[in-house]
Amino acid sequence: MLKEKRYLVLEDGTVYEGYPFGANRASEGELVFNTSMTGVQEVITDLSYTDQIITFTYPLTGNTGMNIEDSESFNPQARGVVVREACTDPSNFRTTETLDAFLKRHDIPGISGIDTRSITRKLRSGGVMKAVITDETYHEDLIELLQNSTFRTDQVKRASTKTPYISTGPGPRVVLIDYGKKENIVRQLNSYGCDVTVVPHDTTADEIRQMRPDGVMLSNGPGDPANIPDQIKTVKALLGIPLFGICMGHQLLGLACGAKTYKMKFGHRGSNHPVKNLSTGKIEITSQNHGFSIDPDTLLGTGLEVTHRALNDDTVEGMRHTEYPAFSVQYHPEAGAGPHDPGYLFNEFIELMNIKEANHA
Ligand SMILES: NC(=O)CC[C@H](N)C(=O)O
Repeated sequence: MLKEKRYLVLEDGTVYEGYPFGANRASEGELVFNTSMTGVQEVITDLSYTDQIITFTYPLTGNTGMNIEDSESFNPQARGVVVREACTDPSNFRTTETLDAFLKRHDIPGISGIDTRSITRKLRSGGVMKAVITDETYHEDLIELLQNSTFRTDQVKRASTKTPYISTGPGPRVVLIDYGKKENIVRQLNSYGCDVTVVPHDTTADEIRQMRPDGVMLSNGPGDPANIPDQIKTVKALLGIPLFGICMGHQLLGLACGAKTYKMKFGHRGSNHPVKNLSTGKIEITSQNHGFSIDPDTLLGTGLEVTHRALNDDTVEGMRHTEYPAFSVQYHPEAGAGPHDPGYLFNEFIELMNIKEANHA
């Protein structure tokens, strides 16, 4: 019997032919590539991929299966998964289901049998682009439809928690603003003893101040950070409280202080991105997932200084405020999945909260 076909159609007219797995439906999104060799579950469940189709460059996907512990969210919003080979027979003591079953359960379509490295070369030279996964044989109309379609801008609203909740710990007390957070940020804060109150993206600065937190964590999240001006104002109004921003949180801190962000050509998505810590001179290997970046030429007069730079392309990877207790990184210090090199940043956040506390005493 002939195997069923599925197609991946790109905005520039390229058509890849492959095989269906995961959910049985068509889906459109921004096509991006991730170079991680591990952490497929963490990547797919990272809400920063909301409305994106993820291409995995590593040729075998899902060979350790999916489990009940590693998800970064419980309602993943990726629009599709593109792989060379989707393993149907995973082997790991924690495995509870295959990648195919997981994607079916979350209504995310997949396409296998694709030369994912060719897609990567295309995106690297042309930049990320819109794409559609479909079972229909492709036709010209589809490309035209794709070219004329526009992306939604409400990703943060869809990804954030709707109600606040607490993940307890002995202290310090941290309010985590959820723009589409990775669960590992909560787990990491808890592992450092923090008492974490997760609040929706649109919680006001007054509401947060009334909670009297020792520090505020600004989470990662999907979409263009410039799309959420109210949240940028909130971050500005919170300056003075110890702040730690991760990825989207880093970009929001920059925007709140008057810097600008720009869309990168193909972004950074993978778990082996080298970053230089400018104070120690040390290189950290980091996990990353972002398509926007802080424009260093707009930092003058913002009070922010660059603390970390990407070794691959020299983009801004970390900042610190020279007046307020606030710092941020563009990469993912909470790992999940990825290297633990940047774990020291959680210690720095705790220290910042302790100094502030001592000054108040
Ligand atoms: N992981 C993130 O927080 C990503 C931030 C933002 N959505 C970007 O793509 O740059």
